[in-house]
Amino acid sequence: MARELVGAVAESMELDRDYVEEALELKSSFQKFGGNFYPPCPEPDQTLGLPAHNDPGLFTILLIRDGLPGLQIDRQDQWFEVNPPPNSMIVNMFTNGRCKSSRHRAVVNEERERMSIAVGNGPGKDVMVGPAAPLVERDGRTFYRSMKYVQYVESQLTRAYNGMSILDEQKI
Ligand SMILES: O=C(O)CCC(=O)C(=O)O
Ligand SMILES: [Fe+2]
Repeated sequence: MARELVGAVAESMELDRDYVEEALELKSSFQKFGGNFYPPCPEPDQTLGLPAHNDPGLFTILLIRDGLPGLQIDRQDQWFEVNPPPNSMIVNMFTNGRCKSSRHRAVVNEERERMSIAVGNGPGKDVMVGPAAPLVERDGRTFYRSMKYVQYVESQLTRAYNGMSILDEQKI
């Protein structure tokens, strides 16, 4: 499914599907499966379930148990609640900034525990991820540095959140 979605986005940018399949090594693509459990919190205003971040993969498929609210998306420095059903998010590196990845976070609530499962669909783990060459040519410049995908995921999982996403740090 993720391959189909990536292919469709590629075509919408007049990129060749075969080029994208090969450049991202989608045949051996790397999936990250994460379970989130947010217990009820007596002071939900004092904390976050998950701090603001951008998901590292090409698409995240997010399943939210019971469709409970909690996911919020940043639009021009304002947080908006996202109502389930599931949402997909795209990183903007490969598209040289055309598709914007959504910065998002999860908040907690006083009454009920909340659970979600995020399946991040990436390219192959050793692929150097950066803007697609034909798009860089079209734009006359690259807007992001390239980075090995596995390092990108690892640095997102292990770093302390400083308000900046790795995506921000890769911007030129
Ligand atoms: O629990 C949620 O709604 C968000 C989870 C999320 O953003 C993530 O796992 O990357
Ligand atoms: Fe996320």
